[in-house]
Amino acid sequence: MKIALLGYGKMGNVIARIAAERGHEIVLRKKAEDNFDGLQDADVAIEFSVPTAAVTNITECLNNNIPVVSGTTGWLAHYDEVTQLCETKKGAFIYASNFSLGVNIFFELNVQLAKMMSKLERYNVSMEEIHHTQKLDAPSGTAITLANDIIANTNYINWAIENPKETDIFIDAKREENVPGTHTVNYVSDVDSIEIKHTAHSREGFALGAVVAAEWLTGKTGVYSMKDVLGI
Ligand SMILES: NC(=O)C1=CN([C@@H]2O[C@H](COP(=O)(O)OP(=O)(O)OC[C@H]3O[C@@H](n4cnc5c(N)ncnc54)[C@H](O)[C@@H]3O)[C@@H](O)[C@H]2O)C=CC1
Ligand SMILES: O=C(O)C1=N[C@H](C(=O)O)C[C@H](O)C1
Repeated sequence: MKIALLGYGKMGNVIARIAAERGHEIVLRKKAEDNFDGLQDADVAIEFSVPTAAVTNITECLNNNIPVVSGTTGWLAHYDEVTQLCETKKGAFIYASNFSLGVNIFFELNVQLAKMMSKLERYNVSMEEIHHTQKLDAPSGTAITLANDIIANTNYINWAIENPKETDIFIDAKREENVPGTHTVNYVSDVDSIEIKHTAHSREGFALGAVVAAEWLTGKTGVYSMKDVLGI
């Protein structure tokens, strides 16, 4: 496949290497200052840029009939308009807050745990996410997915990164040097705690998942998720 990379930073570099190892050709490596020359030659685009650029990048792909996989976080206020454009243009689009297989299993575990814990009033849930200090958004997209899945299955109403109300899930967003991404969901009662945790050891898992998603998306139309890609 010919792949356009929209965003060529920490993730773009790892994706380029894994895509090459899987026999793909990179036809565009777009950074902030670059234009979209080369996008027309691509079979699929993989978009890992910055929150303020994601919607423009995805829109450019959909308007040019290029299937697009986006992993950029922090732009989801515009998700509905992007998926609407995808439907209108009969395009192909996948967004995931986290493309790694391990985290997608962790998402399923989180839903099952939330369903069980919803019946037990003596437990309070909170979350912690730790990422490298260059990260622009907080909380992480992954933490938001985890929180929304808990909210959908319990009496919690919202999430908050400071001054949580009783009906909010508190997310402690920490920034430490060189941490690829660690997420913990913690249920605490007076007598015990139950904790589930995912630790990324590198960016390889995110990047491989994005390339697999791009391979899967090519030739399809519609809006999909990693659940579709992984069949879980
Ligand atoms: N969904 C997932 O599995 C994962 C998502 N991410 C997300 O991916 C995004 C990128 O992460 P990193 O690569 O670590 O960031 P980074 O800061 O290392 O790279 C971002 C790149 O985007 C480029 N960029 C800025 N404006 C652009 C524009 N208008 N068009 C194209 N490129 C532009 C920058 O020049 C830079 O090369 C973040 O939002 C992060 O949260 C990161 C890891 C995994
Ligand atoms: O910015 C990152 O690095 C990461 N971002 C994603 C997120 O916001 O959840 C996924 C991963 O945790 C790494």
